[in-house]
Amino acid sequence: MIDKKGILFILSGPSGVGKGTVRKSLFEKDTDLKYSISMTTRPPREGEVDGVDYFFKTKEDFEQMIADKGMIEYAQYVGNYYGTPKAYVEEQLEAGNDVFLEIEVQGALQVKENFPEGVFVFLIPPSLEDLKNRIINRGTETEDLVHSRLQAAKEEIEMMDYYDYVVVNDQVDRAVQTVQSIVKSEHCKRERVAFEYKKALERDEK
Ligand SMILES: Nc1nc2c(ncn2[C@@H]2O[C@H](COP(=O)(O)OP(=O)(O)O)[C@@H](O)[C@H]2O)c(=O)[nH]1
Ligand SMILES: Nc1ncnc2c1ncn2[C@@H]1O[C@H](COP(=O)(O)OP(=O)(O)O)[C@@H](O)[C@H]1O
Repeated sequence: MIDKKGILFILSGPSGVGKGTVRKSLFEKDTDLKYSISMTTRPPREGEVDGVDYFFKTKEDFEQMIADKGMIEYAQYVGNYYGTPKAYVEEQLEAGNDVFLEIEVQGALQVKENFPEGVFVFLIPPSLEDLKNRIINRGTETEDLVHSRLQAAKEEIEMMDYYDYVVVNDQVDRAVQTVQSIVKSEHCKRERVAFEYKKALERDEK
């Protein structure tokens, strides 16, 4: 059978590397990808909207979703839960649409277990110094949290080997273009497989 399902793309990398920035810029350009909105127990930051940036939930509601097996993956990150609701992703993939996740590293490893055919992209900063500056400049964390996010980042960067692609986020536009090229190239790969499959079928019929 030729697989008509959509492709699952996972963008991951350390906090502060620019995942959110790259994802937002990508979605301003590419309307074919479906973004899976994550669920979290962290409070909304100023300007964030429930159901747009995240589904903001209480700890009890989040734990209920886990118990109901409603999440593809979830992780505790700097004291809060973050996770990907299952239903939307499965519906979209089944309908042939590509789905895009922007998640941290522990969650990405869980997705790899359940969706090994997913395309895993790891975003890295040009340097750890750049990463530190980005987290500080964003101004959303206290000094303690900057430290714990940087500690987590050092461990996360070691997970790079598990990914299909590594993209350096030196300039946002360049990183977005690279991600777009990856999406195109993955489509070409699958079309090529489908073409070979069709040729093999025709040979068998002769
Ligand atoms: N595992 C997992 N991580 C997520 C999910 N959604 C967001 N994250 C990650 O959780 C981390 C913290 O997110 P957030 O508090 O919004 O801060 P920021 O992304 O660093 O601005 C980031 O690395 C996000 O990419 C999710 O659904 N699952
Ligand atoms: N290529 C880049 N060059 C310089 N600053 C960047 C770049 N990409 C993102 N930033 C900045 O770095 C900070 C962290 O980006 P963000 O998207 O919140 O990271 P993440 O979602 O990975 O935690 C933000 O202030 C953002 O404007």
